[in-house]
Amino acid sequence: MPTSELLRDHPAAWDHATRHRFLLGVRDGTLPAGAFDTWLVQDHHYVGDLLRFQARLLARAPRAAQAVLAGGAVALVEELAWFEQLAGRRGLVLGAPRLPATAAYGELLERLDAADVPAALTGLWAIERVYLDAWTTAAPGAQEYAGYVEHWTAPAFAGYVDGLAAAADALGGRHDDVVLEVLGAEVAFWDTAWAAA
Ligand SMILES: Cc1ncc(CO)c(N)n1
Repeated sequence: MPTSELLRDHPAAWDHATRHRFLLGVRDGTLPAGAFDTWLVQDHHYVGDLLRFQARLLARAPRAAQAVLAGGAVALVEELAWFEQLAGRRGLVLGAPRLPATAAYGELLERLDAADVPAALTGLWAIERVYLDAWTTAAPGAQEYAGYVEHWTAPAFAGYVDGLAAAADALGGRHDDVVLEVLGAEVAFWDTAWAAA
């Protein structure tokens, strides 16, 4: 199973991306003021970029991968609406410019858009698996963050990540370079939100 080997063979890189101090700060409540809001605004940009990549991947995916990709695309549209509601409540300015790590991650998604389907699908699996594991590290989260952590660790999301793994495994190939690039982009994304606070 390529995806389980990709997890097994790069433990330090996965750890680095899923045990970031941003997440430990969410867990114990010591996250610097402003870091969370900065992160939310940047992630709203990111989810828009991810949806564009995913919609194109759906268009070129084999028949067996269509359902999981289509379901995920709908979830991303809902996630954008959720961010927009949050923005109203928290006074976020969603139109703020992309920070460099957000722009760089967007460029990685463009490269994956140009890659073949097995590599792109493995990349998408890594994107979602690292995100699930990261928020699981932060769980249950300090009181002010617990609702968010619950949203990003929901059983339905874990099921989606398993579905992406099965779809990627069915296509074969390991694509270690893609996974390591995704993990590096995740670390840079957390770093940026932390540093901007
Ligand atoms: C930075 C980042 N990585 C992954 C996901 C998963 O959707 C996300 N929303 N944001």
